[in-house]
Amino acid sequence: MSEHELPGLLILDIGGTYGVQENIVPLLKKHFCLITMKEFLENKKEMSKKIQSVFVSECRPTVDQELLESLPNLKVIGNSGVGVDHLNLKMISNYGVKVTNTPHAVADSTADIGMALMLASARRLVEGSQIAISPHTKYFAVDWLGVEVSRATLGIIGMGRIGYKVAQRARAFDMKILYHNRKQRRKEEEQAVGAHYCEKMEDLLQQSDFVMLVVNLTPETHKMIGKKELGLMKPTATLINIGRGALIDQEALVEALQNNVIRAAALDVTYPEPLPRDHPLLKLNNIIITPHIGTATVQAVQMMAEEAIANMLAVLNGQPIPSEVFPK
Ligand SMILES: O=CC(=O)O
Repeated sequence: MSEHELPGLLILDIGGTYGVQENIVPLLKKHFCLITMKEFLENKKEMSKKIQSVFVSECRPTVDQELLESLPNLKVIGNSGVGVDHLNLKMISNYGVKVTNTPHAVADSTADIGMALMLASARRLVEGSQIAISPHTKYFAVDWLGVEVSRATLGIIGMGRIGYKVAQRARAFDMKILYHNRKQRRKEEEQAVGAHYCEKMEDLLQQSDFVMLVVNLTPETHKMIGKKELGLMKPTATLINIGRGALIDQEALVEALQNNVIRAAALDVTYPEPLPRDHPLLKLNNIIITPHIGTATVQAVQMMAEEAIANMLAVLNGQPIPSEVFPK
């Protein structure tokens, strides 16, 4: 099949800040005729007929009503990543368009970032690095001691695929593992990693040395960690967020960190992203913030593309869809 006979796939761009990474372009081109947003806008009439799929990476392109209206042959939106809080699932399904995501491809790299943030915060790696490379500060660690991850208690909020991978890793550190799921207790996973289920999130918050958020953002989980929840945590505890920024009430977090209600926070996600340069979270020294890099590895990007392609082709070929996301 020539490139032009392949189904049209709308992408934002190739390369650049939000474009598709160059290394997955050959993979996408094997199955799709790639159409960038610029090409689409320049020749809407012809392109809109060709486009059957949209590949969403880094939340882009934005799939709004205007775009949906202008793509009459659109069948599927293949999200590269697991979180779909940037997509209006109800509106999209009203157009008869399916949405898919990539829960398998993201799991290891996101769990790794959770562990990396926990270790970096516990052992104050960022401060340590700054001290080591600065010309004349105290070099030795006596007055900025960290805390140990080994044998500490980790509370995982959201034991899904990623949460479970975190638990597997935490076992190697002899951590005591607690978890809380809002909907479903996971007995099999619980036994496999020796985790203890906390029916009430409050119990997990009170007992954990490290609390890790691995939850999807939905109206129910929006700001699930606020002043009250932070107040339940130990003053020596650390909050880690690898889910979505808006799971936490950031104003409450600033206050808690300023007043040492908790020891520290380590966030891979914030709202907005990036934070404005004068945001109070950026002025604290008991925080580590990374720029949403949970899936930013060569391997994860490749695997996400493969998983998204398999999903989109399944929709286009009328086959069972490996990872479809449904509106609630
Ligand atoms: O944030 C990353 C993802 O949703 O996969």
